[in-house]
Amino acid sequence: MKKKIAQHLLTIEAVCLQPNDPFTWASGIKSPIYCDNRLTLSYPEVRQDIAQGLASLIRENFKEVDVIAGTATAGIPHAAFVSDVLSLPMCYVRSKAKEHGRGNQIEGRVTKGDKVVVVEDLISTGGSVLKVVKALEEQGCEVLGVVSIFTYELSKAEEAFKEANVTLKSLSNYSTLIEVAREKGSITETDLEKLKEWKKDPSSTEWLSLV
Ligand SMILES: O=P(O)(O)OC[C@H]1O[C@H](OP(=O)(O)OP(=O)(O)O)[C@H](O)[C@@H]1O
Ligand SMILES: O=C(O)c1cc(=O)[nH]c(=O)[nH]1
Repeated sequence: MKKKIAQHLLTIEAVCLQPNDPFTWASGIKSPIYCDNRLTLSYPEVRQDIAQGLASLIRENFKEVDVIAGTATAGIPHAAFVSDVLSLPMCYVRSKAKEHGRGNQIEGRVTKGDKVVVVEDLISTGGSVLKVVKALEEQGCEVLGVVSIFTYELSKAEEAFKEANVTLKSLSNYSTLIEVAREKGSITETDLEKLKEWKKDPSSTEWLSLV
């Protein structure tokens, strides 16, 4: 499954490499790579494989789940597809409370004691999804874990999940993506070196000086 999802992401060109014009991530990290999982919505076969894969991860790891929660915004559609596969209630969680209307951060119904699994599209530092976990816990929910389409496997995220005592299960990851890109010949040796160097310390800009 890890390879299949990586293949999909490469085939639909969700993965962009720009070593000479780095992307700025939500966390502020400068990166040579960006994975735009939002594009998966435009490909029914891809989004169905993702929904089935995430549903399997939930069935295998979080059997007692009552509610699926999507993270705003990119996690929401995948949470909807998964909750449909599993015939479960769904809610979504904003990054902060709305400033008008009912002032909600969590939209949809959750009840104290509900066992929730959070669906996120992608994990970089994990900061966004761990805020969502906290918001759900503050409402009295028990968060069983997080599932995502992709993770960069950054040590910062691994430490943050450990610190928060939250389990993460992902359909694919950075090491698999790089391996598949290499096999497909869709990555040059120079870019590969930059991607490896960047991964050693993503908060540094050392990799930018590689030619
Ligand atoms: O693990 P992190 O360091 O928090 O980064 C990952 C988050 O960044 C992206 O969202 P973005 O903030 O771009 O917003 P969007 O979901 O509304 O597109 C992505 O969808 C994750 O939610
Ligand atoms: O960290 C991010 O903001 C981020 C990285 C990435 O590859 N894709 C994405 O949608 N967000």
